[in-house]
Amino acid sequence: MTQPRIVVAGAGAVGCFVGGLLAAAGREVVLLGRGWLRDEVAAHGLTCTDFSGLAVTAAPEVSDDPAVLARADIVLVCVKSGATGEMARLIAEQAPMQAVVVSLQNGVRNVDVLRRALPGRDVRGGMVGFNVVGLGEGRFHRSTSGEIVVAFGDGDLAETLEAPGLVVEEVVGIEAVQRGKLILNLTNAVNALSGLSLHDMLLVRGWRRVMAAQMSEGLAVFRAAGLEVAVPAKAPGWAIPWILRLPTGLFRRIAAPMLVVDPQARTSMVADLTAGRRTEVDEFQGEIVRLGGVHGLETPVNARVMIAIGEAEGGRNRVWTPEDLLT
Ligand SMILES: NC(=O)C1=CN([C@@H]2O[C@H](COP(=O)(O)OP(=O)(O)OC[C@H]3O[C@@H](n4cnc5c(N)ncnc54)[C@H](OP(=O)(O)O)[C@@H]3O)[C@@H](O)[C@H]2O)C=CC1
Ligand SMILES: CC(C)(CO)C(=O)C(=O)O
Repeated sequence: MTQPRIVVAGAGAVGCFVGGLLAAAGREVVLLGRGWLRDEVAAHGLTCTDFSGLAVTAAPEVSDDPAVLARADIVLVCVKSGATGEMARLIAEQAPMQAVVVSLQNGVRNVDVLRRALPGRDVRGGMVGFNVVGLGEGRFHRSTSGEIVVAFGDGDLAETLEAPGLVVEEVVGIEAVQRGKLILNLTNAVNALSGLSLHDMLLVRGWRRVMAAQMSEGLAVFRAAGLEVAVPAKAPGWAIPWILRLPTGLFRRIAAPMLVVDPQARTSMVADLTAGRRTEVDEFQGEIVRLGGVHGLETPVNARVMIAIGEAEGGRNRVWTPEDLLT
């Protein structure tokens, strides 16, 4: 594919960062987002920064008109999971049949939702391994390290999506990687309930025990279901709960790379709760609880975290302690 046109379908934190780096590298990129994004970028331009000092500016086209999908060779789906159905409908109506549709979302069901609405099209899963926060005034900041992984297929998708600052790998078996990411995403809700930054939460053993308990339940459920899990982390998936349960002094020494995050970094679920939006807790904890039910496994910590986030979505500002969630 020579100079393909890339449309980011749902440009928020991830979409603007990825689209911004691609545009800065000279790719033809259109950001399909809401009116606020168009106004922000018109007023301030688009700036992508990261924890390592990367700083690029870009000037991609920004639109809130789904008709821009008609120009896509590649569609990067970057909406939250609850909006996938609606975005799939817009892609079906507007995008050319031959456009490759790539989900860069968390959760393990978005690709199925897209494929059901887009029969006969090349729809691929993906996984974004880093955290991005929107800082306002057209600024999007990557606050952790990590790569993008996309499903292997025809063409040279990974190469097309690579740019300075953006490492993209193509793999066979993206489903296992997405399940592994879901295990990590169980942290999103804990981070929101803790009220702390990711860095500070990781230094509290009680919150790490909640993270570990959820992950152990999740890994057990996938094992019982006979589903492979490839956790995108430096340590093997089975070892992460064990590392998280260590006393803080030892954890600091053994898990030093986990603590290399911006001091203010928070997971994407925090942004949803702050903005009063529906979160992806049903796609993360809900997935584990449902699959546990099918295979006769108890998942009490994931279930309690779901209740806690449900209350927060409903506007109840109860303060949860790790002990509330573990017992
Ligand atoms: N942020 C992060 O660090 C990471 C996020 N992810 C995953 O990536 C996905 C996207 O997350 P994130 O970027 O944080 O989400 P955001 O909410 O920041 O961005 C999605 C944007 O898409 C907009 N949108 C939704 N529907 C439409 C539509 N029909 N037309 C135009 N715009 C639309 C949303 O607007 P509105 O809110 O008004 O609907 C929102 O601005 C999620 O699955 C998330 O879990 C993965 C790795 C890291
Ligand atoms: C923080 C991270 C990278 C993992 O939980 C994430 O995926 C998110 O914020 O949604």
